Amino acid sequence: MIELQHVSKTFENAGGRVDALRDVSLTIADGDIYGIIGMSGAGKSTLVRCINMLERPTEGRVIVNGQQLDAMTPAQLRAARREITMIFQRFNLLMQRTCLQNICFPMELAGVGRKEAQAKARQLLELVGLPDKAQAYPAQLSGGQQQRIAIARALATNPKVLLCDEATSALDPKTTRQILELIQDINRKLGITVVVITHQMSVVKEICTHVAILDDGEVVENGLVSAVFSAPKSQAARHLVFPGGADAAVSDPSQERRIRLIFRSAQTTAIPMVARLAAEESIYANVISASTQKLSEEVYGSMLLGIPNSQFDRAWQFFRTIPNLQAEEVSVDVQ
Ligand SMILES: Nc1ncnc2c1ncn2[C@@H]1O[C@H](COP(=O)(O)OP(=O)(O)OP(=O)(O)O)[C@@H](O)[C@H]1O
Repeated sequence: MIELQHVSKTFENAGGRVDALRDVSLTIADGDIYGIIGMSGAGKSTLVRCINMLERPTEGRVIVNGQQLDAMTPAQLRAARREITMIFQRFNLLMQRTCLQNICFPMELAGVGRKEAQAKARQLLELVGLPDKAQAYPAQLSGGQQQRIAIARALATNPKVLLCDEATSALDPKTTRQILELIQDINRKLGITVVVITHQMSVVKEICTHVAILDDGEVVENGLVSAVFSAPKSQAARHLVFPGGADAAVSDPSQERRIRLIFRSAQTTAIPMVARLAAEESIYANVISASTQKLSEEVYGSMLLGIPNSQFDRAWQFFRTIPNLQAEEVSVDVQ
């Protein structure tokens, strides 16, 4: 388990003071794939670097598998870091070394004998699907293949936690999907806890079970991906889920109240809700935004409606009669 307790990080330099993380508390369960998503500058990299103490928090505690990292000696920390490895956007391979040597490198540092290290490295090359690239140099590989080698290297010390810092941001969509599949496969086969840092919602939707949304150094929302993305509450989450925003022109906030509907089954998504509201109740709702998405193998729909003030109570009663539908009133500035 990874626990961040009231973690803050402030950078102070000639340019001034930046509060990159503010009182962040998170718990990541063993074996989970946990996404941390946010806009550029939100503090994602700083947060992930605090998990392995590449960055020391200014305040707060970081506890990984029961060990409090921020209280460790340098030698203890080096040992702990073998269990918390990381992959990066730019792969960070040693260009003068072959792929096999790259994968052997962390084992060399840990004092593993050469033969044993090479045997393990070959197993890992198999696992990442590149058994024939042992003697190739990184420059001879595609970006996706280089990331596979970086993943193999990250697994060389039998880690319990894999941190992925924008690991697919430099890859095209197809390669991204293949690398995400590999990460998911590793999570399932080896039971490794994975923390995925990304600015792309598609990455979180594809593989994560839980997500935290980071905005200006703060966790503004966290929980199951399906719960957070189907009913985003914070401004930051709504920006991610509805990047285009709502069209203000379709709706006059002074004349109506807003209802967010969340559908959680294929049968409910198939009901022509707005048409029935008009036909059966003569209530003409504004559809401000609507989307369906597949999250964790289930179909979820979400619709934001503007309902004329005088008809709101009747519309509310109508929605309450429909099974598998969650309705909530939201404030008029919600998009
Ligand atoms: N070493 C540093 N010195 C000073 N400020 C820093 C340092 N590292 C990060 N920051 C600042 O902390 C804030 C958070 O940066 P961070 O890189 O963690 O964000 P991010 O969400 O990962 O952004 P991006 O997606 O653009 O990489 C930014 O304002 C950044 O300028």
